[in-house]
Amino acid sequence: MDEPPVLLRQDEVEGLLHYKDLIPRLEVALGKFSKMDSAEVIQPVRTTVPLQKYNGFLGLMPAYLVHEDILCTKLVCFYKRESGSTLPSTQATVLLFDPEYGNVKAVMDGEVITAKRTAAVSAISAKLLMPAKSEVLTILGAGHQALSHYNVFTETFSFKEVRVWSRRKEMAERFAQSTQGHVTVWESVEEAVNGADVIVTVTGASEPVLFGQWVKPGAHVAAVGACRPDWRELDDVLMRQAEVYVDSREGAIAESGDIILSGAKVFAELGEVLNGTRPALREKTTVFKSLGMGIQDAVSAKLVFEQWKSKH
Ligand SMILES: NC(=O)C1=CN([C@@H]2O[C@H](COP(=O)(O)OP(=O)(O)OC[C@H]3O[C@@H](n4cnc5c(N)ncnc54)[C@H](O)[C@@H]3O)[C@@H](O)[C@H]2O)C=CC1
Ligand SMILES: O=C(O)C1=NCCCC1
Repeated sequence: MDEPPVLLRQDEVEGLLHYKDLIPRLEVALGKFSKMDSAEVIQPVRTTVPLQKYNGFLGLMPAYLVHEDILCTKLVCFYKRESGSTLPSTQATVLLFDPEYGNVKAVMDGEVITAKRTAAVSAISAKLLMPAKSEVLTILGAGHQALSHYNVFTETFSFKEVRVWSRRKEMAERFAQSTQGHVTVWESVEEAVNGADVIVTVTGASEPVLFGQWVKPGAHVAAVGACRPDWRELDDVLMRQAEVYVDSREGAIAESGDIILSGAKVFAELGEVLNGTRPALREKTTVFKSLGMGIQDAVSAKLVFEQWKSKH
């Protein structure tokens, strides 16, 4: 209790957080969250503080997992950046507490946690919802989330082809050069998603970039960007023709422009599918609308801290 907090930098968190350990813990946490038992999981919807002057927000994301005794909060600033900006669009710090005394046990970089846990949850959605024979993966966007999604999707599944599109072609080319495996670069979204089985949208867009008429029936879309009530990545056609899954219903109806503005109905939370209380409609076109949750950061932070302790 009297010990000062451990400070873990980005490179340290990177070395301590691995998908093979993270994914099973996220599955357990998502399942518990969807049981709606507030004696088990306490996670208010993210509080956001607008930073209008800088075109951004500060998000506060506390969570307490009672049984595991994990108390954590992430503080994350996110921005809508102009095309060509070299400034980061997300900066995050995670605080892990001792829940009994209230002291902070660890202060850790939150960018790697955000990148990896978001991609890992999208991979869980794909595992549950993508067509049984999925050969083509398309990633729309070429930033941090694009890379973490590429890494976990290629580590977890065996796609025959991976494609990338970015609004600036040179960024897509740079992305394709940075990946371990072969990635093809596409000039238009329409061409990039043609015939794709799985589509990941990881852009900073606030208007739709992916249109339902281009999406193969039965495809799975993991929609990760557009996390404000008036921001979109997907058009109305796609939102209405797909079965829509979310991480949190409460979060989705408060924060997702794709859901609020299209009037689409939420079919299930991922946790409900994991619990077996709602079906995985794999044969239908599915959208997983991801917004990110404090419990995802909490289980990641606990894992990082455990790994760090086992080495010190
Ligand atoms: N669902 C979740 O849990 C999380 C969602 N996010 C969101 O994921 C998205 C991607 O985040 P990062 O990869 O960290 O950002 P980044 O800044 O590293 O990459 C953003 C990508 O989107 C592209 N982009 C930006 N504006 C665009 C527009 N108007 N149209 C098309 N493309 C555009 C950029 O060129 C870049 O390729 C953001 O919207 C972010 O807010 C981020 C963290 C967690
Ligand atoms: O869950 C998160 O972390 C974030 N979600 C949406 C935008 C930035 C961070």
